[in-house]
Order: sequence, then C-alpha cells, then structure tokens
Amino acid sequence: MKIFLVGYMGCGKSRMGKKLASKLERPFIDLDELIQTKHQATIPEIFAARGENGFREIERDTLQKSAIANNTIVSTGGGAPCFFDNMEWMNKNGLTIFIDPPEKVLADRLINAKAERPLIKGKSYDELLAFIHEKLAERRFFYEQAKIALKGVDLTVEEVVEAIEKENLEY
Ligand SMILES: Nc1ncnc2c1ncn2[C@@H]1O[C@H](COP(=O)(O)OP(=O)(O)O)[C@@H](O)[C@H]1O
Ligand SMILES: O=C(O)C1=C[C@@H](OP(=O)(O)O)[C@@H](O)[C@H](O)C1
Ligand SMILES: [Mg+2]
Repeated sequence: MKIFLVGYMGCGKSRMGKKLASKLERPFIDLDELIQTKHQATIPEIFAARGENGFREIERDTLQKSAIANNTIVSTGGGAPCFFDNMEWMNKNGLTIFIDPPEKVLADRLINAKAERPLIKGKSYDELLAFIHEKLAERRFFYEQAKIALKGVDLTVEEVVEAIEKENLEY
C-alpha cells in the first residue's frame, strides 16, 4: 500500500520519506515537488498567484487525482491533511504516519528554511514559535487521525520501519 507521512512543517516528512523509500526500495514522491513540477512554479509563486485557497485546491487535486502508484512513499505538505477530505482519503488509500517532534525543534529547523515556506516567511524566531504553537494546536486534530504517531527528535528510518511492522499490516 501507499505510505503517507504527515505532520507540521519542519517535522522531517520530506527528509524521512526519501530515506524510507530507499530503505524499503519503493518509489518516492514529495507532494510539494510534484505540485511544483506539474505547475511549473515554486510553492511561493503558487501562493502569490492563487492565494492559499488556490494552493489548497491544487494540493488536493495533486494528492487525490495523480494516480500515485500503489507502493509509493508520499511525503505530504504540512497543511495537506488539514484541508478538504484529504486525511480521510489518505487513511482510505494507505498507511498514514504522523511525525511529531517538539515545537522548539520545529522552530529551530524552520528558522533557516523560511524562504520556501510562504506561511512563515519573514517571521522572527519568537513569532515563528508562537505561530507553530497556535497552528499545531489547530492541526493536531487532523494529524492525530494518522494510524501511527511517532514523537522523537532524531527518529531513525529503522524506528519508522519497526513502527510499521508492529502494526502487522501489509505495506
Ligand atoms: N531528524 C532531523 N535531524 C536534523 N535535521 C532535520 C531532521 N529532519 C529534518 N531536518 C531538517 O529540517 C528541515 C525541514 O525538514 P523537511 O524534511 O523538509 O521537513 P518537512 O518536509 O516536514 O517540512 C530541513 O532542513 C531538514 O534537513
Ligand atoms: O504547512 C503548510 O501549510 C505548508 C507546508 C509546506 O510543506 P512542508 O510541510 O513539507 O514544509 C508546503 O506544502 C507549503 O508551504 C504549506
Ligand atoms: Mg516537505
């Protein structure tokens, strides 16, 4: 089945997805990269041209209508599970994994990776921490619908595989 990595910006979905795909010898797709390729524009350009609502429609269509192959590891964008019926759709179509490090770890990672993320562009460290705190509280409701939740800061790919195997699922 497909495996979907979900969680807040900076939790490591893109990085872990690549590693997991390589470990399991499966194809890998980063949803944001697929969106950028399909639309020949960067995520900030799409936000600027169509607003967040426009981006969310593209995101839903790319997730649900791209015929992503069945055994693919998919790293989603942080907002993907929180709009439309995306979380329900992912749970119906694969195994969902929520990566959940502490808020301060997210802020420490994101402070140097703001430019490509329009929602946090230009924020100071304190503003970023406050923003993460507020948004994560809203988004947790969706992330927690994932089949597997993994806390941990330095999560290894082996720990992710172990958690999947513990579920005793065909994957
Ligand atoms: N376990 C980790 N240890 C150190 N840095 C990490 C870890 N996971 C992610 N990062 C770094 O944090 C930033 C965000 O990671 P990324 O995989 O893009 O997260 P996401 O896709 O969830 O937004 C990147 O610079 C990445 O290299
Ligand atoms: O959390 C969000 O709403 C977003 C997260 C980003 O992906 P990452 O979670 O991979 O940073 C990207 O989809 C876009 O900037 C919006
Ligand atoms: Mg990512």
